[in-house]
Amino acid sequence: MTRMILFSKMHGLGNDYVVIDESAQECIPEDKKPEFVREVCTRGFSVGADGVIFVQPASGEGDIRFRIFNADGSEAEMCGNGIRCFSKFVYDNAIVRKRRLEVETLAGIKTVELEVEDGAVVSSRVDMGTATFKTDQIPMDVEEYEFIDRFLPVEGEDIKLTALSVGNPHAIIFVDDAEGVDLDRLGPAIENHPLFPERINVHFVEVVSPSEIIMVTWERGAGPTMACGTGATASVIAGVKLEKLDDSVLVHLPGGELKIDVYQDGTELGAYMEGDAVMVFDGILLRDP
Ligand SMILES: N[C@@H](CCC[C@H](N)C(=O)O)C(=O)O
Repeated sequence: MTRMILFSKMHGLGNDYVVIDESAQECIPEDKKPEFVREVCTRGFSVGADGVIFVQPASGEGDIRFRIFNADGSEAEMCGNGIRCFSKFVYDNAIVRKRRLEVETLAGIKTVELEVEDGAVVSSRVDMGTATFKTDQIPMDVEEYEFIDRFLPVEGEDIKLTALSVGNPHAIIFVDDAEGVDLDRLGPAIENHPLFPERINVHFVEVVSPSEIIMVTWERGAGPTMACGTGATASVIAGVKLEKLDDSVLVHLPGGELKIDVYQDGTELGAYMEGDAVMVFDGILLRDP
């Protein structure tokens, strides 16, 4: 008998996701998830998306569990735009009706504060936690303890970049003209550089002023996307570390804007991310058993 898989199509600034509720019952067996995700994300032939988000029951530490898979079927630790879509989905569908959600992710618990109007989430603020610049935690195969504003040989060029993890790995390259970068050439070359054993998300960042940046992204496992919330967080934290940015920054992405507020936690830098999430449509995928 044909199975029906209910899903919602959502996006955060054009970074689009298929969201599937597995809070009551598993829809896609664990070992079939990567193949399912690759198929569903293929634009033109299926729903098409940058990735798939699964809503799963909490293990006990948080209110609910967030799983995020990239379009290539790889599982990521965290996703900034995805967690806002997830939180709206969870609240609006009354899976957990709390305005302060403790979300379990592979990058630890993330606290999401929801702004609600007429019973539906209109925007959210996520405590993205603290970043690490330690190369063994990014991870990066180099002897240096940190890789901050250092040159990486890429396709015959030396690219100055800063590597950090905000739960997932990011390479930040400050440039004079972000929109003029040859993203299709440099993005995959840096993503798959042998020094990044788990690959990396790549962001080109132009500083407009200490409180405003323009950012373009090549995502690990998804390629060029309209926005990246963890990338915006990592870019602003890198900019604060390098004393290029203030601690409150508006990030302009191809799909819209995010607000990032950096805080100090002991010796580390953390950040809040604020932005909206949009429900596009609900659908049903039909599958043979
Ligand atoms: N678009 C996301 C990040 C999704 C995961 C990323 N591609 C990775 O593999 O780490 C965001 O908004 O943060």
